[in-house]
Amino acid sequence: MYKELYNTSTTKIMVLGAGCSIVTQPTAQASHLWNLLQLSYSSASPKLSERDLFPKFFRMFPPETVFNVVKFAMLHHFNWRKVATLHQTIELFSLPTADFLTGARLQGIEIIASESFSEDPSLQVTNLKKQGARIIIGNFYENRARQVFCQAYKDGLYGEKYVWIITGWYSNEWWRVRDPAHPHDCTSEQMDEAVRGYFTTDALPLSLAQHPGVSGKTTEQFWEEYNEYVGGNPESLSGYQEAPYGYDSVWTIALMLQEAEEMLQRMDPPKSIADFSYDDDEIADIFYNIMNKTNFEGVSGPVQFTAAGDRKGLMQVERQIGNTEVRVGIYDPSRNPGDELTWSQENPIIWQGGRPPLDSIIERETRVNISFAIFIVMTALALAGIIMAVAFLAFNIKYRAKRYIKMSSPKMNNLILGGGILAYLSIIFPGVDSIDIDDVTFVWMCRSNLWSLAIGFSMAFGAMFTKTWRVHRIFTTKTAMRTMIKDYQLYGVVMVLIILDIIVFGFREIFDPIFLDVQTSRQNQDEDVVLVLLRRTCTSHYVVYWNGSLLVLNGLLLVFGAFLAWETRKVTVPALNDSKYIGMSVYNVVVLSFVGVPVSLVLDDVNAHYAIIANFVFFATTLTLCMVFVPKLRVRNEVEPKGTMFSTMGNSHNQQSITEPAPDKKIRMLSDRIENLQDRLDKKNNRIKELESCVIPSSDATKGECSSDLSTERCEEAREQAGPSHHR
Ligand SMILES: NCCCC(=O)O
Repeated sequence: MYKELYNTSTTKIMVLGAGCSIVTQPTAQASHLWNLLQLSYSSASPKLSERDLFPKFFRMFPPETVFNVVKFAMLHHFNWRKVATLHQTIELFSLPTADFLTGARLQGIEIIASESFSEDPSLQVTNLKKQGARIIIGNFYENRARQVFCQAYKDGLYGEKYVWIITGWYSNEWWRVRDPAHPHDCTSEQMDEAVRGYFTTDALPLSLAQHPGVSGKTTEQFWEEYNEYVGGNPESLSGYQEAPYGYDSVWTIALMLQEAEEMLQRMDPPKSIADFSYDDDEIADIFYNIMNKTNFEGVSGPVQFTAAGDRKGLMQVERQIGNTEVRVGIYDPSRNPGDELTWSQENPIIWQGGRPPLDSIIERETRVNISFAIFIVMTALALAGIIMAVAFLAFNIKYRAKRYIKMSSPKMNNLILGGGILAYLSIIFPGVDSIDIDDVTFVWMCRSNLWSLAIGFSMAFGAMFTKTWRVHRIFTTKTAMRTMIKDYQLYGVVMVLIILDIIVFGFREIFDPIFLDVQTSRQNQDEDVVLVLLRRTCTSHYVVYWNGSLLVLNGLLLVFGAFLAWETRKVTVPALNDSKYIGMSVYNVVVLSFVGVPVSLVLDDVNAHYAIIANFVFFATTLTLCMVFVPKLRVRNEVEPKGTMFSTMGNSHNQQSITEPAPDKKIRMLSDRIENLQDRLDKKNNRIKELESCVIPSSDATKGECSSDLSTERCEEAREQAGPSHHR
């Protein structure tokens, strides 16, 4: 087809055009095969700069790529360090975008998103919004630009927080044009809103010089003449911005041909441009060389070409205001580096938000610590608990000789109190975070919390359950062996539990040590600032398994305790029987754990998390200690009963209980009788003790083997005195 065009009618000597790159590229790739120079007045595709593909091509318009320097100058000026790009996938736009991305990387500008489209851009625009883009470099034709801005409107990607920098050669009021081939469903008002304040980068279309150029006209005179020629209002014409380039293109060709003609005329024999034919390399080369050296003052400014045939010249930044674009800056590449962009004094930029928008949402990292007030409250409660535990301890020691206290295993009670104090301390350790301790100390606080709570639990409940176990043994063992469980044995059991804890935690420290884990969550402070909340926690790689095994071990201990409490529920000797209170303690701990553990796992709020766990530990510990020790406080006011007080299990045949002293006479009589019976019982007990001394350490009481410190005769004597009831 091109061939036909060139071969029809007269021989062409040069090609002018086209306007759009998609037409220029294929024609310029062919025209040089006919030795024809081609000059485009407005094609912008960077591809056209490739001399091997387009050897005889020139253009009056710079390639789109050159505007990247203007964009970078803008980004630096407004301190925009994070940008996004959106481009249409044709060479005219993908090449400058690729060049921009390379330049951005070199200049340390972060590309937070780079989207491209060939047809409908909606999805890509939405993606930009999702990526948090604020400064967007757009490269697309105006028919796609309308779809882009319509979607931007729908996504809220417009307004004072956003900056769009697009190409500057669209038609006047392009966003109001309706193009059935590229439809969108936004109203004109919505489009007005969406495009408000966009920036463009472009070649400077009209020279700033006041003096006449090569045409003998000033720029002003040219524009008036053009205005008159098109019948007024040239901005209303599509492509009006290209008019100066078209005018200067014609002048370029004319000047080149004039100079070529003069050169050809001077040849021997003289030649003329009229002699040009498609295989005339000599004349074609003359045209090319003269074209390369073009240098004149056009209405669009100085006209010169680079070695690639591209226009050299000034560039501009324009901003959309109302119905039009207003020049707000001029970029002169010949000026000192960093000083190329001059902002207009006449048209200062008025920002919708009063200042240039930020390039991205600011992420402000904030460490979330436990509130100091909550820490103080919980520490006060924990200290009150510790004081109470110490008071119980003092009481327990002071009245340890009293029968009631003595029979309630005071040493084991002391262990319960020790465990309670450790549990109270465990409340304080995590709260130290509120005074902003360093990470190492934080991990130590986690460790202290875990160790004190676990050991405190084993100590308190271990002691409580083992002493109940002793009561259980006394009332379930029908042999003389029932007195065999000593305090040191109970201590031993508790120590085993504590050592188990130490082994488990020690193994954990060696094989899976706890470390600091910083969890992040985001919270919008305002449209520009997002708070990144940093919450410190302690964890380890297999934390689930460790916590699980700890829960299982302690759960088993609680089940054992509940079993003992149930078994000893009918023992009616108050000093021995803690079963009701132990049962309640187990119940408290289980309920609080069942509520507290899941709640603490799902709660993100650091204060709520701490407060719930700390309160649960406080209440579980306090209720346990109070239930074990408050009933014992009455011992101070009680009349010390004489003799031993035993009661058997509820299903025993000889069940007894202690009657409280009463002031009236009848009661006094009964008390006297009890005292009398008590004396008799004491005597019997003494004999029993002697007999027991005889059977220890035999495992078979019926054999009546004597221990080493009693003679056989004394044993026999004791048996005689005790009567037949002791011969089982
Ligand atoms: N100056 C407008 C360029 C358009 C294009 O190269 O297709």
